[in-house]
Amino acid sequence: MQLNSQVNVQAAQSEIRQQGRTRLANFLNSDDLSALCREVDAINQWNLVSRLQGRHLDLDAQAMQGISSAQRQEFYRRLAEEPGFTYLFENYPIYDKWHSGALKATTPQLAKVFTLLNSAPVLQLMRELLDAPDIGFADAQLTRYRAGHFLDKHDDAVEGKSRVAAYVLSLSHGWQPQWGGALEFYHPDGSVSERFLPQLNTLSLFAVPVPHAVTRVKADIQAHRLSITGWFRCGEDPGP
Ligand SMILES: O=C(O)CCC(=O)C(=O)O
Ligand SMILES: [Fe+2]
Repeated sequence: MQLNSQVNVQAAQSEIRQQGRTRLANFLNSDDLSALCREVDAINQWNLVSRLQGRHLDLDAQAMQGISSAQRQEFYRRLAEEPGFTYLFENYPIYDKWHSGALKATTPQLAKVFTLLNSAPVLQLMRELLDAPDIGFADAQLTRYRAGHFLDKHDDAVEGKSRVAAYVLSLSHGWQPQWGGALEFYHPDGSVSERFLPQLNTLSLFAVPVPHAVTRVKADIQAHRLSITGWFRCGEDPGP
């Protein structure tokens, strides 16, 4: 798998310098993208991740489908009442599976993307774009936002993770603005400065720390907001 885009490094670099973010269209070539999307569509083991009482929750998405409606209502009630930062979406942990040796056998296209993100050409491109010669590796997860899913405002800064920039490679076809699921950025006064809508095969890139959120996917939307997302990080990969 190879980088497709004839990225205009100068243009992307000046956008990053001025606004702290940019988007690289046509990131993968179309054959690789098709194979990847087919593989992702067939994945049936997802985690449902959330945060309640200030603690991260990693649930089995399929098991959660099977809970009673009373239990579901209780879960949503507690989520709505969570006072601080929270989220609800599904993920497939690419980085963890890579490190446990399971990624290539179960999802070879994801293993190829992970390898591409950690290849010399991509890491070199990111070092240039972000003026960050210390970038050493990328981590990654596949995320799936379905109706009702969201990610509250946060800035991605986590002590010890050495995150230079976040990336989001969209795998959603024909996403509509009215469906929600926008990646939002903010002015210092809290008003929305920009919304990135999911755009198939576009890699959104933004500096850490910068406040952002994923708006709630509207109820009754059948489409899935699918992305490969993670961070370009400094130093050597310490593993999960
Ligand atoms: O999916 C996105 O657009 C952003 C995800 C994000 O901000 C995160 O996972 O920290
Ligand atoms: Fe984030």
